[in-house]
Amino acid sequence: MFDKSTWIRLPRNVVVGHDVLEETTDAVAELHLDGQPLLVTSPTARAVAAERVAESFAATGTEPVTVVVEEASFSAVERVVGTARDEGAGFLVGVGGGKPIDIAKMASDTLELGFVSVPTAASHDGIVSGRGSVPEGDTRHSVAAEPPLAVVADTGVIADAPWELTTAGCADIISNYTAVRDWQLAHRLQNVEYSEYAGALSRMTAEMLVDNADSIKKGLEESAWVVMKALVSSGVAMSIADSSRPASGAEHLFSHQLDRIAPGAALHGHQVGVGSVLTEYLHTGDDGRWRNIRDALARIGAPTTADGLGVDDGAVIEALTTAHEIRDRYTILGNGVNEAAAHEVATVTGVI
Ligand SMILES: NC(=O)C1=CN([C@@H]2O[C@H](COP(=O)(O)OP(=O)(O)OC[C@H]3O[C@@H](n4cnc5c(N)ncnc54)[C@H](OP(=O)(O)O)[C@@H]3O)[C@@H](O)[C@H]2O)C=CC1
Ligand SMILES: O=C(CO)COP(=O)(O)O
Ligand SMILES: [Zn+2]
Repeated sequence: MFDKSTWIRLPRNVVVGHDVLEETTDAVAELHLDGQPLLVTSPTARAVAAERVAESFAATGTEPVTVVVEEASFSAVERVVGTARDEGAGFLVGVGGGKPIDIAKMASDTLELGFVSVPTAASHDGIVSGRGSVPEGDTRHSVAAEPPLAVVADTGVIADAPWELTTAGCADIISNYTAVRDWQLAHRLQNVEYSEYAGALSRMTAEMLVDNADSIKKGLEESAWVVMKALVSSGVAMSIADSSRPASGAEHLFSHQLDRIAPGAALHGHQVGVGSVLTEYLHTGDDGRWRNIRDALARIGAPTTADGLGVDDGAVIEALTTAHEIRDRYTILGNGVNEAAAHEVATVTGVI
């Protein structure tokens, strides 16, 4: 008997364009969501977008409550859950970068309430995904979370954000190349379930972004549009897989370790991009393919070196030699890269 079943949860409304922030209320009304919205945002995102979203809801007669979070942590999720219960919220709206969106989608999952994603930066591909990413002690969890019912991405707001946030989003997409390699390796060596559709979509998203690199330019609002669509597509790949595997391999483990070793030094996307240069070398050796990753990052203006990330060489070596410990996810790092090998890969690729 055929006994497999699968749930693929995707957003119903994806609204991308100039000045669409005020259409959040329409996107929500169209979903027949009831009750008071709870806005989950972060300090800058509140000023540049969440206040406008709150005013739009107020104009329709539903005064939202706003919670400001400053970090991705389980305690921040609990705080949001508590406020939502106290206020009797009907649904949650995450407004900001990857951190407030992750917290809002995880809180929505606990509360069993609808979630709407309002990205203010094209900095990460968690905008659509049904996963949350949270550090806890020495580990980094990829947690099941509520995928958004709707996404509202205002390209005007996103284009006004610092340019490095957009280059970080591009690098998060470019890292899909190595994430998919790791996933395929885990499939071959560890019988990890692999989805051809999710793997192909993830890699194709990276290819399209690299092919369109020339239209991704500072000061061009169209860039926000191009990158946002790629981020949505990458998130869809994660939803199809019901895992972050299509977009997170060893390069992400490296980045998560850097977050612990050098907190706040660089953006998530920039760290995974440099991680991808290193892990492409580990996968393919010195046949030049790692240069394709490095050159794609460089064309977009994303960092390719430790210096560019603002971390010292020792941090890169420490992150690379300990990255395999952070999560039970089989990758090219296997049981670990020793210090001499880490030096070799980081030097040959020019990362240090
Ligand atoms: N769940 C998933 O599938 C995924 C999750 N992630 C997670 O997302 C996080 C990384 O996302 P990232 O967006 O870099 O992190 P943040 O949410 O921390 O945002 C990065 C910075 O951008 C600022 N910012 C956001 N929007 C604007 C704007 N319009 N103008 C000016 N500044 C702005 C934020 O300021 P402020 O905080 O003051 O508002 C913050 O300083 C990580 O925690 C990562 O693990 C990444 C990819 C996938
Ligand atoms: O950042 C991600 C995909 O880009 C997902 O993060 P995780 O590594 O926590 O699964
Ligand atoms: Zn990522």
